[in-house]
Amino acid sequence: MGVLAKQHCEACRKGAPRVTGDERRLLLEQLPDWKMVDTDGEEKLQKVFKFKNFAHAQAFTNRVGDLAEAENHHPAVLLEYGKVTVSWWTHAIGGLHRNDFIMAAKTDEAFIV
Ligand SMILES: C[C@H](O)[C@H](O)[C@H]1CNC2=NC(N)=NC(=O)C2=N1
Repeated sequence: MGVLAKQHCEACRKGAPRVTGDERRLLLEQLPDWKMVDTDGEEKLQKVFKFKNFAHAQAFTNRVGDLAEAENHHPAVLLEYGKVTVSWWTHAIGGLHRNDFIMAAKTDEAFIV
């Protein structure tokens, strides 16, 4: 398991620091195929995971949900046939916190085809 995936989230609070600049670049380098997207004026980390059928995609969605509950940090997840789109951002700050990069790394670890 990578270093980032072993870390844990801190409590989300208004005023927590957004991840910017070099720190953001270095974190993104550890997260293959995760893209920065901007929806409704909020930056998010997003990745599409592919599966051979709905059941595998659903099982992955549940693993991500369990991770979210364990860390008290929650994603948006779009479950489709053979495909799951996961988006991470921090609602409390309307953008990206280090927690989101940690959760993206944990999400990658939960991806077992
Ligand atoms: C009270 C509780 O800690 C908060 O509502 C948490 C829950 N999960 C969360 N998840 C995410 N992604 N962002 C948050 O700001 C957030 N806040």
